[in-house]
Amino acid sequence: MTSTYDVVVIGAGPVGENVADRVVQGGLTAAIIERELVGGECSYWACMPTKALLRSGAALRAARQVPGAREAVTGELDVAAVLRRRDAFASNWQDDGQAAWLESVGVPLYRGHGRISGERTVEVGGTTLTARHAVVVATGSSALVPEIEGLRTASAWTSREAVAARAVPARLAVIGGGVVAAEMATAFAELGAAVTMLARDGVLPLAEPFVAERVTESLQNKGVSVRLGAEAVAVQRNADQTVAVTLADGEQVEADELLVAIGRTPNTQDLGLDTIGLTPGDWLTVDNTLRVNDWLYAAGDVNRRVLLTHQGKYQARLVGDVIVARAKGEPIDDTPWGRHAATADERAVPQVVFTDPEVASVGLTAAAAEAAGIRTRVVDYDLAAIAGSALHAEHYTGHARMIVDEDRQVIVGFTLVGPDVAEMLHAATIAITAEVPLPRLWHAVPAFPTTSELWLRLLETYNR
Ligand SMILES: Cc1cc2nc3c(=O)[nH]c(=O)nc-3n(C[C@H](O)[C@H](O)[C@H](O)COP(=O)(O)OP(=O)(O)OC[C@H]3O[C@@H](n4cnc5c(N)ncnc54)[C@H](O)[C@@H]3O)c2cc1C
Ligand SMILES: NC(=O)c1ccc[n+]([C@@H]2O[C@H](COP(=O)([O-])OP(=O)(O)OC[C@H]3O[C@@H](n4cnc5c(N)ncnc54)[C@H](O)[C@@H]3O)[C@@H](O)[C@H]2O)c1
Repeated sequence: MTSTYDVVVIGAGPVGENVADRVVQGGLTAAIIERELVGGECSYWACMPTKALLRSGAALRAARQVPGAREAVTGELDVAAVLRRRDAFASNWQDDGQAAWLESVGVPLYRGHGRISGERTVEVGGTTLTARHAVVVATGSSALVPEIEGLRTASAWTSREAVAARAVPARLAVIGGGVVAAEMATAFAELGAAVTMLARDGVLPLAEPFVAERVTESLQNKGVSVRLGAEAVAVQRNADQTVAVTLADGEQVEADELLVAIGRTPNTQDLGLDTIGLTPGDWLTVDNTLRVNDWLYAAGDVNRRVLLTHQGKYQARLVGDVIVARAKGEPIDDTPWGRHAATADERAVPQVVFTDPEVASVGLTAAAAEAAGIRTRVVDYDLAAIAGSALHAEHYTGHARMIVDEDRQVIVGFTLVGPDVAEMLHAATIAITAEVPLPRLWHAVPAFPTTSELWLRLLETYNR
C-alpha cells in the first residue's frame, strides 16, 4: 500500500510530534511513524521520570533548610511513593494520551520501524509513504555503551533501566560523570543507595569549574564515593548477581547494579541512510535551517546540535515553519536570529541539571567564550549574600557567573548553582537572545526580596 503526504516524519518523540503539528498548523499534511511509544525518550525514560525521581528529595531538602518547616519533617523519603509518582509521570509507559493528541491535531500515526528507501520515500511495515515536500528524521538517540571488557554481558543499566527501576539497589556503581550520571547519582543516593561514581573525566566537566566543585561536594555529603579520574576497564556479573568493575589501576569496585552513562549515539543505524548516499550510524549534519539535503531534514538529538528536549522542540517549530515556507514559495530568513535559522542552538542554549544544588546555565562558559575569541569580562557573585536567598533557605550557598562581551556590552553566558536556581534561568536566556545592552539592564529592577536581586548585584559588581 502507498500513501502520500506533504511531509513524513520518522520518530514521534517530543521533536517529531512538534514537527508534525507545526506542519499541519501551516496548512500541509503530515504523517508520523513511531516504532515504540509516542512521546519518545523524554516522556518515558528521560526528562519526566528522572525529574519525578529527583523532585521528592529536593522538596524534603527544601523543607529541612527552613526552621519552622524543618520541625514538621519527621520522617525520611517514602521510596515506594517516589517510585509510584515516577510511574505516573512516565504515564505507566502507555502512550494512549499522546497518540490521542496526534489524532486530535490531525496527524496520522503509523506504528512500526520507519526506513528510508529512496528519495522522499519511507517504508513502514508493508506501507510505503511518499512525501511531496519533505521527510524529517527525528529518531533521537540511544545510550552509548563503550567497549569495556565484559560490559555487554554484565546486564548493566543504561539510563533506561535506571529511570524505570522497580527497586533501589543497595549499591549502585555509575560509569560517567556527565548530566545523567550526576542526576542519577543524586536520585539514587537520596533514595538510599550507596553510590560509587566513576567519573573518569570529572563531574559535569563542560560546566564552569565552580559547578563541579559544589556538585561533587554535595554528592560526597550524601555518601556518594566520587572517584575522579577512575577508568573502568573490565566488568563482570558474578554468580551471586553482584557486579564487579575493574579499574585501570587494578582496583575492583563491587556493586549490585551498574549504570553506564557516558553519552549518546544516534538512532540512524537501521534507517536506510545507505539508500540515499549517507552512512548508517552517523549523526545527521544539517545547515542552519536543519536541512540535510533539499528534501531531507533532521531535528532533535539525531542532528547532535543540542541534546535537550526544549532545544529539539525549538528546532521542530523551525523545521515545520521552514518546510511550509519552502512549500508555499515564501521567502526564507536564515540570517542569524531570522525566523528560519536555529541561531539559539549556537548562542543561547539553556540547561538545568537537577542535582543538589541545581545547576542552571545558558550561553557560553568563561572558557568557551575565551576560546571563541570574545573579549570577555567575568563577573562572579556569591548567591548567599542576597537577602532573598537567605530568606529562601537557612545557610543558603550558591554562586553566579555572568560573562560579558566587552566589545558589544552584552551578556554571552550565565551560570547559576544553588538551591532552586532553575526558575531564575529564563531571565538570563532572554538577556542573551535579545542582546540587551548592559546599560539598559540597569532599568530591569528585580523585586525585593527575591533571589533575582542577583541581577542588580552583578551589574553593581560589573560597574565597580
Ligand atoms: C536520562 C535522561 C534524562 C534527560 N533529561 C532531560 C531533561 O531534563 N531536560 C531536557 O531538556 N532533556 C533531557 N534529556 C534529553 C532528552 O531526553 C532528549 O534531548 C530528547 O528526548 C530528544 O528528543 P527527540 O524527539 O529528538 O528524540 P527521542 O526522544 O529519542 O525520540 C525519538 C523517537 O523516535 C523513535 N524512532 C527512532 N527510530 C525510529 C524509526 N526508525 N522508526 C520509527 N520510530 C523511530 C523512537 O522510538 C523515539 O520514540 C534527558 C536524556 C536522558 C537520557
Ligand atoms: N537535565 C538535563 O538537561 C539532562 C539530564 C540528563 C541528560 N541530558 C542530556 O542527555 C545527554 C546524555 O547525557 P550523558 O550524561 O549520557 O552524556 P554527557 O555527554 O553529558 O556526559 C557523558 C560523560 O561521560 C564521560 N565519558 C565518556 N566516555 C567515558 C568512558 N568510557 N568512561 C567514563 N566516562 C566517560 C564524558 O567525558 C562525559 O563527561 C546529554 O547531552 C544531556 O544534554 C540532559
